[in-house]
Amino acid sequence: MTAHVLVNPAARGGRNQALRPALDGHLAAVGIEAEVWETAAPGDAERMARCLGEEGVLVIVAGGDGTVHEVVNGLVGTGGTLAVLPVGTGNDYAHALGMADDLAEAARQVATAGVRAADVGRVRWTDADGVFHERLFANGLGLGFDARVAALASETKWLGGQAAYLAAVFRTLWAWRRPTLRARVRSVVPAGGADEMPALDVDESLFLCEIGNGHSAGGGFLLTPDATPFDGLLDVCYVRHVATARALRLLPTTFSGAHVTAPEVTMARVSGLTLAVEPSVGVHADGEILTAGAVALDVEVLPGAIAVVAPARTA
Ligand SMILES: Nc1ncnc2c1ncn2[C@@H]1O[C@H](COP(=O)(O)OP(=O)(O)OP(=O)(O)O)[C@@H](O)[C@H]1O
Repeated sequence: MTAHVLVNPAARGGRNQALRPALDGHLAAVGIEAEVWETAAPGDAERMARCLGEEGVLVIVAGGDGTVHEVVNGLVGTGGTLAVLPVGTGNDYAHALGMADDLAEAARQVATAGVRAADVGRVRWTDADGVFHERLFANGLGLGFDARVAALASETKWLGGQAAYLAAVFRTLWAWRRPTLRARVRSVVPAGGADEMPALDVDESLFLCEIGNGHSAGGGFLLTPDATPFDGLLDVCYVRHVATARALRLLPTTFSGAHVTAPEVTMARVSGLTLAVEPSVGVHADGEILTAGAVALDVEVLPGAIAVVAPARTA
């Protein structure tokens, strides 16, 4: 099997600079003949993925969710296939695909697992200057508290894994001084059916809103515990404004997904939704901060928009 590997040496707080010998060894051991490319700056992975995708090749991401985000934006619409080796900090999308944390095992999965059509999220918005934007997301989109955590996590990635995000959660809680963020969130195309969760129509102050294609964010917080990139839908977790003390009590319940029954939390499963928020509300896509100043966002799922290598045990 031949593949192109995009390595982000800056992922995991720069620790991926020393990744190459182990990576080369694990790929060779499972019979993957790899051409390895290293990114030199943010944005490179997207450009490289677009070029490689036009050749219809397998593109293996060796990085975290931010690198996956770039690659998905480059790859969708080309004939390329995506695989992910979880060598970032959070690795939530790799986990959503069912990839193992162990690099040798993940390389084996890439060599042996089948290719499936995975959903991709798309967000469109017009900023305060009237400029239109569009980004795709692989794992999730988050607003409010969530976006602040994603922004601060870049300063604590040296801690590694979920600890990096946990530190950012506490830093964000400590400084959280916005009592209310106005938000109206409506599902535009309810999934419908008696067994589905209800359509979403919330017009209340916002603490956070996570729109999950994958089941976790921030290295394992199960904000949308039942989400999967293979169901043609997006899961939504909307948390109304809560005081800091209550947020602290809710936090541990997100490790197991038990928060979904809390009175401040509304869950929904949708194929699209619109969000109207104050311009000051931060937004992240796969942990990457989007342009500030969005007042209206249209979010939609693109079912089966990307071919991914994924072990069969995912739903
Ligand atoms: N060569 C580079 N130098 C500096 N930054 C880079 C380079 N290549 C990519 N980047 C940027 O590095 C950032 C972090 O990458 P990534 O998200 O993959 O790793 P991570 O933050 O450790 O993992 P996770 O998002 O899973 O927590 C991304 O914003 C990406 O655009």
